[in-house]
Formats: sequence, structure tokens, C-alpha cells
Amino acid sequence: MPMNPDLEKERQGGTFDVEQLTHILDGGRDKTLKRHFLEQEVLKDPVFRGPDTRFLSREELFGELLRKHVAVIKKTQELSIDDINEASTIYSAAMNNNVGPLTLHSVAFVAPLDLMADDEQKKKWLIPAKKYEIIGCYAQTELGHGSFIRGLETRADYDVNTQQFVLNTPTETAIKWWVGGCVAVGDIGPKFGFGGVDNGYLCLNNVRIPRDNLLAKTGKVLEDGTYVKPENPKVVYGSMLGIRAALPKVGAYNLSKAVTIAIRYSCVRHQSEIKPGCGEPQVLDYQTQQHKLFPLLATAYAFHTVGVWMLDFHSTVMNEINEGHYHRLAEDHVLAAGLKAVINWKTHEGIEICRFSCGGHGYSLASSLPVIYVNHVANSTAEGETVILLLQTAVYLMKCVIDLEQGTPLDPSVAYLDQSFSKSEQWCSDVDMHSLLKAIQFRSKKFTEYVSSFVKKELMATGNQQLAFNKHKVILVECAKAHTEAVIMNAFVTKVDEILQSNPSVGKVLSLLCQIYGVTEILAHSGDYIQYEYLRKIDLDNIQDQLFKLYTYIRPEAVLLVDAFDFHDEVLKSILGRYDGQVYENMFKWAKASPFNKQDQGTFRKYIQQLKQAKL
Ligand SMILES: CCCCCCCC/C=C\CCCCCCCCC/C=C/C(=O)SCCNC(=O)CCNC(=O)[C@H](O)C(C)(C)COP(=O)(O)OP(=O)(O)OC[C@H]1O[C@@H](n2cnc3c(N)ncnc32)[C@H](O)[C@@H]1OP(=O)(O)O
Ligand SMILES: Cc1cc2nc3c(=O)[nH]c(=O)nc-3n(C[C@H](O)[C@H](O)[C@H](O)COP(=O)(O)OP(=O)(O)OC[C@H]3O[C@@H](n4cnc5c(N)ncnc54)[C@H](O)[C@@H]3O)c2cc1C
Repeated sequence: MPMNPDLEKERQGGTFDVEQLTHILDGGRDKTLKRHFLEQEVLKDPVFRGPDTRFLSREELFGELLRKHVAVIKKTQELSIDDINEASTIYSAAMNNNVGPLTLHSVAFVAPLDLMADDEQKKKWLIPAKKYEIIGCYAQTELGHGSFIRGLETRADYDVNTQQFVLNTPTETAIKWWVGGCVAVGDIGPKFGFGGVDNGYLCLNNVRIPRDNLLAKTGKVLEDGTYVKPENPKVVYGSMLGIRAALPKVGAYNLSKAVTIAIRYSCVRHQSEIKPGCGEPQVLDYQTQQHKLFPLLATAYAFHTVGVWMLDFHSTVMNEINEGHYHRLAEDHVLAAGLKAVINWKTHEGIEICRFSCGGHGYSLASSLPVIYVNHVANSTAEGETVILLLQTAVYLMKCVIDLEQGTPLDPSVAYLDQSFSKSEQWCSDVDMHSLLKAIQFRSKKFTEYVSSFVKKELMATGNQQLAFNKHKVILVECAKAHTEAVIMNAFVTKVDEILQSNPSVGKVLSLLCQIYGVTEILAHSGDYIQYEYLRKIDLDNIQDQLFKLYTYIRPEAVLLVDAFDFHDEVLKSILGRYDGQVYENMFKWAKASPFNKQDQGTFRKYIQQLKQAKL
């Protein structure tokens, strides 16, 4: 199919090599080549062809995705794929923006076995689980409790005579609920999205399991019932930590898809007139459309950068823990908590902005933006609700203030809290990314000190830390967000500095995105900068001008920047986001193919006929 002339023209501009940026995003040319190979292994294999999942009922969708997920597993076994990133490539190429039915087996059942099973148990369960000879799920949440783990009611009473645990969900609120991939007892019913996953309920009534079913690499129960505590009790939270550490990159992936669709479509879509008689411009030429999408384009790159960094950091910490060193577990936990919370929340807002920036067609499943949205938003609740996780990060920051007062060294990711910040010169409209980072770190430091003063005062008055925290939860959450934004910006600036050395042309365009991210973040909290007397009105006016100027620099690069995400059309599955931009012809073809247009209109006639018989 010929290329849409608008997109053809967009791809003749640009100042950087798209392919080199794709290699950077993938982690090197070899990784890109391997990803292309794996995608083609899926796209050329007829077993992965099937009905358009957007037209399927919930039951049909579950069945079709299960069929494809099994095919994904067979393909990874056939190709001897062990690497989770490579497995995810095959999975994503097959799932058409859905979450597959066996995802929880991989991310929430196999992972804890790997983390907490002893060698015997690994032989018994981890090896067959990795081969899908046993399929598992993660049944923690109950009808009455999800966030408050210490409030869970399920019981595991040890029967010393039989060396067994007797499992019970003693109350209705104890019923296990939301259990992804729980095909045993029952499905909890239709959901907002996640239609590919059968989230189940599980009632336990005197279910007996052997003593050695308790994963014993950390804590264990001896034959006489004595409980041997793990060296570090927090390791039992490790399986949640693993998924949280992975979710920032999942958020970046979903936002990158949405931005690709919205920016390509905004170049194809012509609407209204700027100068009468001069034709309808591309909607991406409107400043308002740029203001919707370019900060999100910058955000997608920022989130990808920090998502990769978080996975590397978490993997390092897990290796240290495997050698018995727990000193970075707390930092890992609060970084994963803050990044998972902020990135997934901002991503779901961003996908929604991408959807309505495409007008009516964004609302059609032909765009796939609704599909990406409803499957993504779960990540702001699942695996730790947003506020819950931000409070974890906030409590850690309050401890950092005490550490500072006591002269205890801080963890690297919060070292900036011990720095002094000053800004004397007036900002013009070309503030560099390092100065923007300093400002964002300054705000986080000031906010942390400000919140800590309130919490301390409350603690003095009540002597109860939980009460003190509970009274200031709103500003504690904002404090955690401010810190997390400092972590994101620091990762982005660090990566761009590195790329500026290795590939100046790519680095330059990324530094523009980094400035857009930083300026947008500062303008979103401009009141704080005035209140803390770090910025003046003139500074803010100048960086507002800078933002609009940056949009003009990014406008000719925008399509190339989303092309660099390198989503195959069959992976993106969006008519609005097609690489060739042939939207209208394919929208019409897709609509005509809808089963709704094929169904017998008998129903319509039957009921309308009743009206005609009535005396209107
Ligand atoms: C071939 C096929 C290949 C397939 C490949 C698949 C790839 C797929 C890729 C992409 C597709 C999309 C994937 C999407 C997947 C998403 C699936 C999600 C499914 C959802 C699952 C779930 O939701 S499971 C249930 C999750 N539940 C929670 O998160 C509960 C949240 N609540 C808590 O964590 C705790 O209650 C809370 C931390 C809030 C409170 O803990 P508590 O002990 O009550 O009290 P507290 O004082 O706060 O903490 C004590 C102490 O412990 C520290 N701590 C707390 N948590 C952790 C932790 N996780 N790690 C480490 N430390 C922790 C805390 O800081 C305290 O420390 P101190 O202050 O005492 O020092
Ligand atoms: C798509 C999806 C898949 C899931 N898959 C699984 C799974 O496979 N296995 C599993 O075990 N669970 C699963 N879950 C459950 C998930 O882990 C919980 O929904 C999540 O932990 C939130 O807990 P909750 O539902 O009890 O919400 P609640 O904690 O009841 O939250 C309700 C509201 O109360 C607020 N709140 C609660 N406590 C506090 C507090 N201390 N301070 C301030 N505000 C508070 C929250 O911020 C929120 O606004 C899944 C959920 C979803 C949506």
C-alpha cells in the first residue's frame, strides 16, 4: 500500500538516524535484530493468526488469547528462549494489546518460587512451573483486603500430628479475590479491562497441604511447628517487589504505543483552516495538539529510560540478597514503589490524552487506544495501589530526614537531599536540562523538609507515628511524587548525557525532549517554586516561552521519534497508527468487516415492528 504523502514528507525531515535511536532503546543493534527476528517468528506463523480480538465477546476473547498464549509458550520452547525480554517480545507480538491468561503464572507464580523456594522445592515446583507442567497463580488479595496485607484473614494452621497446614478462608471477606490465572474455583466476573485474564475467587475450607509446601529458602516451619524467621522478614514481600520493578518499563511501553498512534494520526488528520483558502492543516500543526502530545512523547522516553534503569538496579539488589546482603532492599523497595505508582498513573492519564487527541476515531477500537487504556489502567491498582505505594516511599523519605540530622549517610538515589541548592541568575528561555534537574531536586528536598516538619510536630503532640503519618497523608503522597520525579529526571538526564557523547545527533534531539519533560514538570508545580523563592514570575514566563519554542524544534522530528519505538503494525494493531498512514481506507474496511454488520437484522425488525403496530 502506498505511503500516505503526509507521513512520507514527515520522514524526509529530522536531524537524527531513527535506526540508531531504535538500537539505543533496545539496548544495542543485536537486541534490535533479535527482536525483529522474534516478532517475525510470530507474525509469519499462521498459528498466531485469528479473529480480530476487538470484535470478540469476553468468553471468546479469553479462549482466543489462551490459544495464542499457549502458542507463545510453545514458540519460546521451540526457540529455547530463556530471557524474559525475548519472551515478552514474542508475547507482545501475539497478544494484540491484551494481557494473556497465563501472564500471572510467569510474573507472579514462577518469580516467588525462584525467590523463596529452597533447592528441593525448586526441583519439585520451579522446574515444572517453568515448563508449564504446573500452572500457578498468586492468591494474596481477599474480598475484604488487598492493600493491607497484615489484615488478611486466610488461616494456615499447622497440624503437628500430620505435618500439614490446614488452610481456611474463615469469613466471606477472607475469600481470595482477584486471583489472576485462578482457573480452580470461580471467575469474579466482567471487569473494566484485563479481559484476557480470568481473575478468580478461591474459597478454602480445611484444605490440607504438606509442611514442605511453605517456601523455605527464607523462613521455615520445623516438624514440631517452630517457625524459623527469615534473616530479613521483608524478603517475603519480594515477589511483589519484582513485578513493581518491572512495571515502570511496562508503563513506558504502553505510553510509547499510545503516543505513536496519536502522533502519526495527527500528521495524517487535516482539520479546519488557519488561513482561509489555504487548505486544512495537519492537526499536529496546532499548538494545542503539540501541547497535548509532545510532553507525552518526552514522558515516554523518560519512562523508558528510568524503567530500564530500575530493572538493572533491582536485578543488582536481588543478586546481593542472594549472597545474603540486604543493605539495599529498602531503597529498591521504595524506588520500585514510587516509580511503579507515578509512571503507571501518569501513563494512564497520558493514554487517555492520546485517545481524545485523535477525536472520534480515537474512541473507536480501530485505534486500539481504548484497548491499550483499559488493559493498562489496572497497573495503577494491581500490584500495589498508587497511594499505598507512594506512602511507602514517603515514610522512607521521612527516615532520610532523620538520617540527615544524625549524620547517617543516605542511599545514592536520595543523596541530593544532602545537597545545597541556589539559583541566582535569572532563567532565560533556554534553560538546560541540568539546571532543570537541579530545580526538580530542589523542590523535592524542600517538600521533604516541609512535610517532615509537620509530621514531627504531630509526633511530638501524639507520640504516635501512625497517627502522625495519617494526619498528613496528602502531603506525604505529594512528597513521594516530588522525589520520584527527581529520580525520573535524574535517570533521563544521565542517559542523555551518555548518548550526547556516543551519538551527538540522537543525543541532541533527546536533550530537547528532556528539557520538555523538565519544564513541564516545573510548570506543573510553579507555585512551589515561587513559595520556596527558587523561581520568580519572570523565570516561569521564560520557561513557558521555552516550552513553546521546544515544540517548534520537536515538530519536524516527532514522527521519526515515534518511528524509533519501532512498533510493527501487527504489534501496534491500530489503524490510526499504521506506519503507512493509510487510515481512512482501512478504517472503512475494518468497519465493514465487523461481525455486527453481518448479523441478521431480524432482531431490529422484530422490535421496531412492534412500534409500527402501536398507534403512534
Ligand atoms: C512465555 C510467556 C512469557 C510471558 C512474559 C510476560 C511478560 C508480561 C509483560 C507485560 C504484560 C503486562 C504485565 C502486567 C502484569 C501485571 C500483573 C499484576 C497482577 C496483580 C497482582 C497483584 O496485585 S498481587 C497482590 C499485590 N498486593 C499488594 O501490592 C499489596 C500492597 N500492600 C503491601 O505491600 C503492604 O501491605 C504494605 C507495604 C502497604 C504495608 O506493609 P506492612 O508490613 O503492613 O507495614 P509497613 O510498616 O509499611 O512495612 C513493614 C516494613 O516492610 C517494608 N516493606 C514493605 N513492603 C516491602 C517490599 N515489597 N519489599 C521490601 N520491603 C518492604 C517497609 O518498608 C517496612 O520497612 P521498615 O520501615 O520496617 O524498615
Ligand atoms: C487487574 C487486577 C489484577 C489483580 N491480580 C491480582 C492477583 O493476581 N493476585 C492478587 O493477590 N491480587 C490481585 N489483584 C488485587 C490487587 O492487588 C488489589 O486490588 C490492590 O492491592 C489494591 O487493594 P484493594 O483492592 O484492597 O484496594 P483498597 O486497599 O481497598 O483501596 C481502596 C482505596 O482505599 C485507599 N487506602 C487503602 N488503604 C489506605 C491507607 N492505609 N492509607 C490511605 N489510603 C488507603 C486506597 O488508596 C484506595 O483509594 C488484582 C487487581 C486488579 C485490578
